[in-house]
Amino acid sequence: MEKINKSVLSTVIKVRNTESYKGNYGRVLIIAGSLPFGGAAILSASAAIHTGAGLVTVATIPEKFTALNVEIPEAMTIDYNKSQELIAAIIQNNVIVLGPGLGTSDSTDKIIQLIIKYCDENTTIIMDASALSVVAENNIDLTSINNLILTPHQGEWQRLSNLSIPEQTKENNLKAINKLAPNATLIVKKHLSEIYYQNKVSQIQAGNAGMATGGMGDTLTGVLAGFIGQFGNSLVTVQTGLFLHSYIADQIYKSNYVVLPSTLISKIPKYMKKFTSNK
Ligand SMILES: NC(=O)C1=CN([C@@H]2O[C@H](COP(=O)(O)OP(=O)(O)OC[C@H]3O[C@@H](n4cnc5c(N)ncnc54)[C@H](O)[C@@H]3O)[C@@H](O)[C@H]2O)[C@@H](O)CC1
Ligand SMILES: Nc1ncnc2c1ncn2[C@@H]1O[C@H](COP(=O)(O)OP(=O)(O)O)[C@@H](O)[C@H]1O
Ligand SMILES: [Mg+2]
Repeated sequence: MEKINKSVLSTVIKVRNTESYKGNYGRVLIIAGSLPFGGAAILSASAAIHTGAGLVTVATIPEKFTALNVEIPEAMTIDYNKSQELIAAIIQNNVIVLGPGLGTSDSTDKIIQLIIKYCDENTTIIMDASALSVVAENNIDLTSINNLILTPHQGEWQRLSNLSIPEQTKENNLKAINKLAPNATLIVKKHLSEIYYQNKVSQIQAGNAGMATGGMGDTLTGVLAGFIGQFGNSLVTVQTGLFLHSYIADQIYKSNYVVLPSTLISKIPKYMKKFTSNK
């Protein structure tokens, strides 16, 4: 199993071209949030923006627009229950995060069906949280999505794979993802999270128990979206985003008892600058 450490950071994070503009750094759509879970949408979007995504749109419920606009004025907002607006956004964006705080109602199933029908083959879909629970519950076929990243924690992976946590070995996880979505990238989130892609397994060598706080996975979706929007969807890009998230958490944990997602997010630009490669 490949071990991912600090050296991965400067292989992916590149200095910005002087002549570039926001359109060069990814158009990210975050479909997230519901009445009880508005914070998940804010954390995901804020993480994407702090990671450097060029343009971020949040599809959520109108009740959360004001909170979003106040917390993150950089993000645009649309209503995910307005199908025509959502379809237009699915077509226009090149990275889509689907699931943080969405809840498991029928509207989540409907949104997943729209993604399957309208997303472009070059668009990357990052599926997390409630979207994964609905895929498991309704047995939704994901094989038609060309660029798919699944980010379950062990409980969500149990629902998707039918593997209990002790059964989630490297071999069993590989078999399960090959059956569920053979072209997808799977991140099983836990202490020392693992990445499964094309029969290869890698593991990050960072992360701590201070991260065991609500919203930390929602934050990861935004980091991954920001990385893919800027550096493209590849295994090393995913490894770098996943590693950076835990690496920053480790720096905060040295002098803090708990690592708040919003604290981690505020430090992303500084650490990306520190690990920027000039090549
Ligand atoms: N501020 C917010 O708006 C927040 C919204 N959240 C949203 O709340 C919804 C429910 O997500 P949850 O993950 O809380 O609940 P879930 O019910 O989906 O998953 C938790 C279950 O998984 C089990 N489990 C096993 N291994 C685990 C592991 N390594 N990590 C976590 N759970 C593990 C737990 O025992 C529990 O039974 C999601 O849509 C999520 O995005 C949460 O992210 C918390 C913060
Ligand atoms: N003990 C731990 N050690 C290392 N990383 C952890 C630990 N606990 C949680 N994490 C990390 O925090 C994140 C939690 O994700 P998740 O459970 O989806 O959170 P949420 O849904 O509340 O946003 C994952 O990236 C996971 O790897
Ligand atoms: Mg989660």
